[in-house]
Amino acid sequence: MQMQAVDGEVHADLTLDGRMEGAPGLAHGGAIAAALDDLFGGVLVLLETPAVTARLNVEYRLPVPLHTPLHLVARCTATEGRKLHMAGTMSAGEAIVAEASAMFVRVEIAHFEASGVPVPDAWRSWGGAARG
Ligand SMILES: CCCCCCCCCCCCCC(=O)SCCNC(=O)CCNC(=O)[C@H](O)C(C)(C)COP(=O)(O)OP(=O)(O)OC[C@H]1O[C@@H](n2cnc3c(N)ncnc32)[C@H](O)[C@@H]1OP(=O)(O)O
Repeated sequence: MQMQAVDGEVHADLTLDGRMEGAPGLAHGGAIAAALDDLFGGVLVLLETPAVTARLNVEYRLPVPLHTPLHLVARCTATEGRKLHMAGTMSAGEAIVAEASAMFVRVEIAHFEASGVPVPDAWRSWGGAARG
């Protein structure tokens, strides 16, 4: 998913296809949640801090049709020590089809390195859990 930073928010355009189908012709709720969670990951890039999703809440307001352009927006609404509070929306035209809030927790780079797969070099210059 291509993301753009706009005034402290992260924006993305997305069209879901048959691979993300739940009920016939409609997007699976898990795909909607994954897209919003991924967008919150983009907010971490703006904040230049590694963190992981600790809690994700999605309000599904309207069925989300496949093959229809969707617009997503996310931002960090508050920080509280290691906790980052996020909020985001997914819209189809003028209608908000889903809203999400999440709590991320800042972690050290070692959290990701534990998988054994190298992390991008850029991440190393960023703050970790110790950052206020
Ligand atoms: C390109 C650049 C990207 C840069 C970004 C890099 C990231 C990219 C990746 C993008 C990823 C994209 C997204 C993904 O896919 S992230 C993948 C999905 N998420 C995970 O795998 C996370 C798994 N969980 C953990 O690793 C640990 O549980 C974490 C690290 C979250 C906390 O374990 P840790 O031992 O470190 O800390 P702590 O337990 O002392 O908790 C600390 C504080 O947080 C509070 N708390 C914790 N959990 C919850 C909860 N569920 N509800 C409410 N509160 C919770 C807790 O009470 C405490 O608060 P307080 O007592 O201090 O007040």
